[in-house]
Amino acid sequence: MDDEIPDLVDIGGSAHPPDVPSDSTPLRKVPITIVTGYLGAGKTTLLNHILTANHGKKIAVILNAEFGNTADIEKALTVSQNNQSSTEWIPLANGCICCSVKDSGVAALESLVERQRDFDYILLETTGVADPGNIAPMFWLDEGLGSSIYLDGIVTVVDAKNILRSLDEPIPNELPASETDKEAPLTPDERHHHQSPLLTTAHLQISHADVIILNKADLISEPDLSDIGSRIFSINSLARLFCTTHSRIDELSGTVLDLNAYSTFPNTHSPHFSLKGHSHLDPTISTLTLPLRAIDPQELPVLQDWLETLLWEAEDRQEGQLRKYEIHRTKGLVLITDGTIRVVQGVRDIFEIIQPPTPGDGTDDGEASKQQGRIVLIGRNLDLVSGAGPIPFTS
Ligand SMILES: Nc1nc2c(ncn2[C@@H]2O[C@H](COP(=O)(O)OP(=O)(O)OP(=O)(O)O)[C@@H](O)[C@H]2O)c(=O)[nH]1
Ligand SMILES: [Zn+2]
Repeated sequence: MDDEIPDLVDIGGSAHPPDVPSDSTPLRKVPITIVTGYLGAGKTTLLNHILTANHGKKIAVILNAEFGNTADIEKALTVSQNNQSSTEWIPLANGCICCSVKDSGVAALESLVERQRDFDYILLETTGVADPGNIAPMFWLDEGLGSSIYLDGIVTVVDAKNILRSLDEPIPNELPASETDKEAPLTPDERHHHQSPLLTTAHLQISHADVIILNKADLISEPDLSDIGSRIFSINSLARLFCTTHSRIDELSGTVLDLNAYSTFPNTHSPHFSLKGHSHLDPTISTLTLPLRAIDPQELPVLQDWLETLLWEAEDRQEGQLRKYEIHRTKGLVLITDGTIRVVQGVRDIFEIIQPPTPGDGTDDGEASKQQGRIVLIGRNLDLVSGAGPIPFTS
């Protein structure tokens, strides 16, 4: 819809939610994990697994109903603790939290938290055809306004049996809204765009994920599973990847819960999957890693400027005729010469450079000193990124 084109918003200066519990903080922000994935991939199975696992948390679960626009729909909210759950109905302004007018979904969740503060985690299952690219900015934009919730991470459940077909042979109504909602005839450039490898919903769900659960491992052979893992890894090398049967993950904290995916840099070492030659590369979306040398604190504005050019130019070109590259997700670990670090977090054109909250060093495993500074980009046609100007601070 025309009126939903997001404005460019620079929230670079805003503070990130503290995830360190503090007695002096009157209202602790409640983390929310978004669980997405194609129809039937195993999202509800994952939520049920989490609800019955022993994590000591009191979790509120919202199962999103069908993709649709029914106004004033109510959602079943299940609150579960120690294997005891109760269900109540909460009103949500719009049928689908992902496609609802920006912020109203977040507002509904905030009012939920304010009315009922006796849970400490929210899990939200999105419909099978949602574009998670809309979700994170929704939470981000709200953050500066003193939100009572924060986005902990996006978990994408992938159906191992069907994922390759979803990536390779999209049927028209599987396309994300941005591809199908166009009413005007295609321009020559758009026609050209449509001849390039198709961007499917599966691509979007994988490219925006912080954690990918490759589920239904029981239905395919080991070698096939390994191939699929490598293909997914080629799309998003930043996400943690787990193979599961019935979405079963033994240790939940740090794997699907408590990720702090928007305030830390992940340890991306993936022992199980690697890019074994070019055969596993995805033609549509890939991950590009730019190594960074340690930079002086005074050089940070240069990095900020470069990221603006990189992310906003790409967006400009998309609005104009020339569609060159597209960046869906940006994460960066910036080592500063004074020994501190910064973390870069971006979704599409919105990004921020943050100094991670103490304690901790900004990485999810507390090992920044052992890591190389780098900017990691996930998107399309990333070989064209250098066209946005010289990349500063490359090591
Ligand atoms: N064989 C097999 N079946 C599974 C596995 N995980 C889930 N299923 C089954 O797959 C079906 C769909 O699982 P759900 O958890 O409902 O999937 P979902 O992603 O929530 O589905 P929607 O809400 O319809 O999008 C159910 O019948 C599950 O029992 C698995 O690892 N292996
Ligand atoms: Zn479900």
